[in-house]
Amino acid sequence: MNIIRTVRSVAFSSIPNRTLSTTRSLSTPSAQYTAFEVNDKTGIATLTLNRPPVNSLNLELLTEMRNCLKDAETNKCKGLIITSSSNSVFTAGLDLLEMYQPQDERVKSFWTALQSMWMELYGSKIPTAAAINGHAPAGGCLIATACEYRVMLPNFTIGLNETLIGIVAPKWFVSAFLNVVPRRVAEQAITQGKLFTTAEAHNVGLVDDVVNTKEEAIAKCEQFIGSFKNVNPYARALTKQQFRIKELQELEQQREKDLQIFLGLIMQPSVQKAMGIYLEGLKKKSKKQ
Ligand SMILES: CCCCC/C=C\C/C=C\CC/C=C/CC(=O)SCCNC(=O)CCNC(=O)[C@H](O)C(C)(C)COP(=O)(O)OP(=O)(O)OC[C@H]1O[C@@H](n2cnc3c(N)ncnc32)[C@H](O)[C@@H]1OP(=O)(O)O
Repeated sequence: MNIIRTVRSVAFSSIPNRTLSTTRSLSTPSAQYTAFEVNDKTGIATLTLNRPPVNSLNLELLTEMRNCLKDAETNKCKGLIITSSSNSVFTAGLDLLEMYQPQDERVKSFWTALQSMWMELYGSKIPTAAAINGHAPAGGCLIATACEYRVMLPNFTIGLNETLIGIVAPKWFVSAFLNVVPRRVAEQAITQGKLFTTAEAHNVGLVDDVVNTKEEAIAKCEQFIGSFKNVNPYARALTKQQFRIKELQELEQQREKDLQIFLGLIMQPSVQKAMGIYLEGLKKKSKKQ
């Protein structure tokens, strides 16, 4: 099989430069917030989120992610691993600044980009895995649960904490969470806005494995993807689709409605006020550190 090796935006210091035998850049514009690499030997793609300080998901990052996911599939990669260039944050979830006092056109594009990225990841034909090497609240948890396998480093947190910020986790955030966690645990956790520690997440099945280093996490993801080596990729993809088609179709058919609900909710003065207070708290905490 001819694996096309693509590298996008690897020019940042936190990711060591790997020596690669063959490289080919795609004609798409170079990425700002992601690195996308395909291992020549294994054919596995790694998408590294790199938007310091906390990889908050803004319009540009979401768009880049979607492009990488598409590339991985188009180039028939054996699988895809998502990880972070940060040592402490996988992703802090959606960029609150995209939703706080937003501009009309941009916030629409932002939510549409989130929907598209999620549908691409959740519905990906190739095996997907998350190497969660830091905190993964809200949108971070959404990305992790869209993957088929999750491995996490100790002493971080993961969960859907939206209610604690005064916002509501959309239905498709919840349905992916419900794929991996029993219904009762999910209902309690999401209504409380609970962030699970790594150990708790492992205990309830929100993450599959816990390891101590990022290298071990990547190795675990590779092992998971490797477990399909004797499986026909086409049969695998169609079987995966049977498990996921309902949520994908639901969102596809309701995209515009979902967008309007999102806009209607975030534009409520009480929600804007709560978000402002939450952001202020984050900034104060960050200054104290
Ligand atoms: C009845 C009313 C119904 C209302 C319904 C409304 C809407 C429903 C529709 C839509 C739902 C929308 C869904 C949203 C899902 C989300 O993802 S929301 C985002 C949730 N994320 C969080 O709560 C995480 C917040 N961040 C943290 O907890 C911490 O930052 C961290 C991830 C644990 C990392 O900690 P660390 O100490 O390393 O970093 P700092 O906290 O010091 O942060 C550094 C810097 O980054 C800024 N920042 C952090 N997170 C975000 C973020 N998500 N967006 C934007 N900016 C963020 C922080 O403010 C600091 O900034 P600085 O002071 O300028 O350096």
